[in-house]
Amino acid sequence: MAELRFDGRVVIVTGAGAGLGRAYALLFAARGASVVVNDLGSGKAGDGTSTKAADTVVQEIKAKGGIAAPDYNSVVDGEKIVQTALDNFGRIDVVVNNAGILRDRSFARISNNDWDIIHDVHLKGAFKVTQAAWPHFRKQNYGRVIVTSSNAGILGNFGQANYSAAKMGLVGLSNTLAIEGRKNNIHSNVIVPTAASRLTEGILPPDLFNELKPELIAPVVVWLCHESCEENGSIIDSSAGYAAKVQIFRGSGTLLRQKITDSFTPEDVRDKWSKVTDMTNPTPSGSIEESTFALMSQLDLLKSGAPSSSEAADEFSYGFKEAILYAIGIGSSVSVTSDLKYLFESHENFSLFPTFAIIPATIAILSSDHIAKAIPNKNFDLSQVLHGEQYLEILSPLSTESKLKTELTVVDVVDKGKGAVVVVDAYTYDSSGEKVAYNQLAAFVVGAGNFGGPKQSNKIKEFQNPPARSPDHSFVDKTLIDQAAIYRLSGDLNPLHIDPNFSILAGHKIPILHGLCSLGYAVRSVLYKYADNDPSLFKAVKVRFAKPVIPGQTLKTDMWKVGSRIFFQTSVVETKQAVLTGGYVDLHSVQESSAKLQLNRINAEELSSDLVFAGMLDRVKSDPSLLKKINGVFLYNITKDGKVVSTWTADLKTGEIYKGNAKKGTKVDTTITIDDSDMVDLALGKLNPQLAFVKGKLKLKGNILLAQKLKSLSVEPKL
Ligand SMILES: CCCCCCC[C@@H](O)CC(=O)SCCNC(=O)CCNC(=O)[C@H](O)C(C)(C)COP(=O)(O)OP(=O)(O)OC[C@H]1O[C@@H](n2cnc3c(N)ncnc32)[C@H](O)[C@@H]1OP(=O)(O)O
Repeated sequence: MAELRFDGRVVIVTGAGAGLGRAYALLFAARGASVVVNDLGSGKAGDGTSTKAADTVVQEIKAKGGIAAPDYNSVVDGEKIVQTALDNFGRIDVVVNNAGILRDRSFARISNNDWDIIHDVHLKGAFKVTQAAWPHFRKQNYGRVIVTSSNAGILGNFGQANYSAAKMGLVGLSNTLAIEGRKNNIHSNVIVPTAASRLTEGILPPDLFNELKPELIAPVVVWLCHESCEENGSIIDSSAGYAAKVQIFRGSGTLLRQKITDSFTPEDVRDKWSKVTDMTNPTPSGSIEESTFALMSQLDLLKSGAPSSSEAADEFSYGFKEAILYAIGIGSSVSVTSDLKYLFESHENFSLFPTFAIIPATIAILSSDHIAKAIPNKNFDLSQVLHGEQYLEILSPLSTESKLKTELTVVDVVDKGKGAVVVVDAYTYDSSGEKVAYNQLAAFVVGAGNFGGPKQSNKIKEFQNPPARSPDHSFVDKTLIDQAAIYRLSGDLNPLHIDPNFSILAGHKIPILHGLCSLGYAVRSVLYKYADNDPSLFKAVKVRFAKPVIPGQTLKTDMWKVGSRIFFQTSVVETKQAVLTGGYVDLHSVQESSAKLQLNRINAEELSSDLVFAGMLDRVKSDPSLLKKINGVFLYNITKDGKVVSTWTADLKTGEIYKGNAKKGTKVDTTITIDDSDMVDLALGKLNPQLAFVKGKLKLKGNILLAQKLKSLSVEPKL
């Protein structure tokens, strides 16, 4: 491998008359650098001056064929040292701030002079020499800076308060130089050496002292100063042929208040102190930007309502605006005629898209601390929580406006090593107390595994792989760049989906789409293809979120029909990556009803060929939400001369036929087929409409909101 060379480069090493500085100077010179050997020639306490130390090292370098010039100035006169470099070699490329002295005293005995002289030599010296070189670095778009710190600074050391302070000051200086210099290819790093030198003689035990040869640190410094070294803004601890990066870490901490409007007391701090000081899950503190991002993400959490054990936002009211906003959030569009019913509140069949029923459960979870509490002995924040899997089952159709209440129960916590999966059951009730939806949400909490918990869950609804054949159908749909920005307005305000800083913290280059938004896309595809986009046919959905989706990506949903179950898998067209796997939608399908309501005898002649079932009543018009409550259909046998000879009710959920009303009537052993692929939307089971019959046509009194044409309807009861 090629030798690291410094030919043509000019290096200043301060305090290079002995010890570490000398070792650096010799090695730089041996690699072709022109070296300014700076040394004031003072003792270790900074007393006296002499040209001897610098001259000796220059001679040593020259004797080996190297290039060097002596400099005897104090580092406090940094510009003079840089001038020596310019006078002798015409440029400056590297500054190694190594000069230092000691004035050790216990803190109580440190005089102003002890304090000042230490700060002058270490801190001000590094400032002056580096600042004098800085304009040259910038002009030539190249420079390397080393400052010398000490474990006494980073860790503190008895009797060295002045020295510790200056040494830690140097870390701050280098960190800022690294940031300011970055755009001009100027790198600055800190070396934390433990070496046998004038400074450590008499302090370190003789055995150790003998092993800590400056020559065993010099290669680390020389590498850090090479043009091919990318390291910048780091602290490198090195001694005795060992080197390691030193970094400051931050614990995951905790919020001390719940909402942005809250204040908190010293007692709150006391009660949460163990969380404040918990270092179980630390992250490197990184750059000031990252630290600011961390703070901003905490603020985002506060704004969106931090997890709170006391008040879970389990109540959720919505009206037509929420219904429409959700539909837009999952990609419903007026460009699809049949989508208008989700987007226009005065549409004759205004409907709630069925997966809307996920929203109350999501909001309840996000505003509770169920997930946080479920993870044993782990601190984590929202940036680690990914939606892992979802199951939704509609237990009773939801209307387009309602007030709901959701109850959450953590049913399992699974240890996946890389993360913890928290499984939460959520039951949602309407204002009458009727159970309307069952959701099961599984959160994948990255980095919260390995707590010794079970590896599998028997509570989680299993996802299902599709049949081993080519998909029966595929549907392609593009998400908008702004899809997450829209979807979040339905209630999942997680900053992961909108705040670029937060998403970087969470490990994503840009904000990712809500899993539930992609799920909405997939369910739309299924309803378009297999349910004539009829929301009332939706029964349940299950899916695993296998990979994140980026807003703007195109989603392709492959579908397989097996009875009333539609298996699906969704992938991103641009990357060909599967993002939703193991998915299925269960439908209340016409096909399913046909199977149960088997035709006995077609008797179409008995009916008007253009028989129209039309509805609804004034009552329904004034409260369209009633329409969603319908779960049965009345069936009529009508003779050619216009008599209604019998009336039955078909329960669309069970497929059972009753004479009269489904609830009050007698179960009838008969078979009926609705011989049409269109849906029977006119389902009047609960509404007891007033019917009038006119010449082979059924009409409803009142205003017509909904009409469904049946091409043929045959009924033959076996009473
Ligand atoms: C309660 C609900 C949350 C609250 C409300 C929601 C808040 C929302 O704002 C949050 C969101 O919408 S986030 C966006 C949607 N989700 C995503 O994008 C996650 C995509 N998935 C992934 O990246 C990976 O699957 C990933 C990273 C999750 C796992 O991938 P890997 O680390 O590569 O894991 P892998 O090696 O494949 O598997 C390890 C074990 O974990 C199981 N597993 C994998 N993916 C899972 C997932 N998505 N859900 C549940 N379990 C999952 C694997 O089966 C495996 O277990 P085992 O070893 O037993 O087989």
